[in-house]
Amino acid sequence: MTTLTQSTTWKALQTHSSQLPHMRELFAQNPQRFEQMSVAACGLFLDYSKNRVNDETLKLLFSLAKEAKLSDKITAMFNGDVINNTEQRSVLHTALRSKATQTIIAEGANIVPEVQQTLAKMAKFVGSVQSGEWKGYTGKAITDIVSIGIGGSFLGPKIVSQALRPYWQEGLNCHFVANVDATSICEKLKNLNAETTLFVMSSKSFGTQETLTNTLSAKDWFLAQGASQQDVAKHFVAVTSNVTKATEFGMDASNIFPMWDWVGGRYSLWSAIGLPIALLIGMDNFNALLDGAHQMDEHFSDTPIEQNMPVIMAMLSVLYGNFHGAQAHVILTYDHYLRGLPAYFQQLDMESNGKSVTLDGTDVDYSTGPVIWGGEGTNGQHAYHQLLHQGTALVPADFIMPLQSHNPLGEHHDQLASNCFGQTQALMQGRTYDEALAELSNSSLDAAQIPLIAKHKVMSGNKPSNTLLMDKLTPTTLGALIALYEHKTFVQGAIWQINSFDQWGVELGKQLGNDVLERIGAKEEATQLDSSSNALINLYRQGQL
Ligand SMILES: O=P(O)(O)OC[C@H]1O[C@](O)(CO)[C@@H](O)[C@@H]1O
Repeated sequence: MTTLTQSTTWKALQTHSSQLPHMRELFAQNPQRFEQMSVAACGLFLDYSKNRVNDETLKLLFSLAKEAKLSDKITAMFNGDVINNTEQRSVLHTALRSKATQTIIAEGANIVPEVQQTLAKMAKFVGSVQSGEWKGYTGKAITDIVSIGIGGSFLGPKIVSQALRPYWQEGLNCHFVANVDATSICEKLKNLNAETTLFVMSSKSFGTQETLTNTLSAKDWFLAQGASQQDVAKHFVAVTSNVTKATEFGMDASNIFPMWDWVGGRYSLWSAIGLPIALLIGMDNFNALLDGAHQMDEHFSDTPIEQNMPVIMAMLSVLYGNFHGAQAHVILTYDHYLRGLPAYFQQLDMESNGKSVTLDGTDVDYSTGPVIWGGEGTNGQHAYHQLLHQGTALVPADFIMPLQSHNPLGEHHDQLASNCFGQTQALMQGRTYDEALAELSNSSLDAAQIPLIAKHKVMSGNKPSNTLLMDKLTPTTLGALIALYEHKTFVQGAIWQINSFDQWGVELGKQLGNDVLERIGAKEEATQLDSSSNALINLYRQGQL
């Protein structure tokens, strides 16, 4: 048993959460519920009133946070303490969006100057590509960027670029290649012109198989289009913390943008890994993105936990995962530009908090990170929302919506908003048997059928949701939104006493993948592994069934 599950507060939460009335009743009891359970920060507004909480629940959740010494842990992260204990690293993505005047020490040195130098290098490069001053090997300006990277070196740039489409420079386009499946790169290259294409290779380690293979194929394609080896420097740049390996690979030293060990891959879009974003939206907008995240950093580090947006969201997730048996959490973005955000938050949360031992190696005896999934509204309403309303699994939901659309058109946004709010209402209140009967009593249904159909129309309700609003989706509000979820993830990890910043499970996949690759290329049949793995490798070697 861990001390966490033995604590008085934990046990009190177990008892208390099973006794709380239905949310319908909670709303009826307290007309001030919305005012009391909503908070604004950094251009974001969170309504968390549609959750299974009352004052007592919140008090207990905040006590749990205090007992976990959350404030000290937040300070330790911002101060650059080595909180990633299995990799002996500081966790300082917050330094990437700090102010130039700040001093942040990692491994004995102030890292802010090198962050600023890299931003300046990015600004110079972005300016020259956007202005057309940077020329390809035949003297033409760049029109297309191909970003090659995977995991954190892919999803952040892709999702943020997609979200900030209204801010793209005219005449520039970006294509993302992550998967080692040749189809991905072949399909992307089909319509591109080597003379006007710039490849940005992003790999923190400069050792990731998929990214190296895709970069080599991109280079082969580039040379096959008529370019020569000396033209490569005009068309290939790299972002990495392993400058030596990048130079050995053949990258021109002046085309390498550095990043650092103290930035985790899934927290790295704020570093030069964000170069494809900056190339599309320009450096002013990229700086606005950083500024939005910085505002959220300040809110997170300076606000009492009771009004602290990331802490509130994290503690609500702890409530459902540890005291209501929820194993999943859904992110529903009511904005087409934010359609990729669930996948981004999925990587952020699941790679961070998919852990089973505490920092000191003790097996946990409680649930840690849930399955994160989601999609864009209203599309999901015509698909998986059915399970949210009437399924047996409890899936807390986050609804995210800007109040203003970038594309105001007729009644579209009113309809979008009414669907968003209507869903949160339906999840919360549900529909009783009597209400279903009453609705059906005026229908043309056979009277004998009505009780059966009414039974099928019952929705228990009491399904929790948060609603997150912003005026408009801008670089600043997006920066704040992403930082909000980063900090939410951190807080959950702090409560569960796990390391949210390593990913040994993913590393095992890489290791075994390399081992299998050797066996595929070997002269002899595979015989050393389990019978399934041997047979699959041998079948693959045959090339047909
Ligand atoms: O940037 P790199 O070193 O190529 O790694 C890519 C990704 O691989 C991972 O280690 C696991 O997929 C991520 O954490 C990282 O973002």
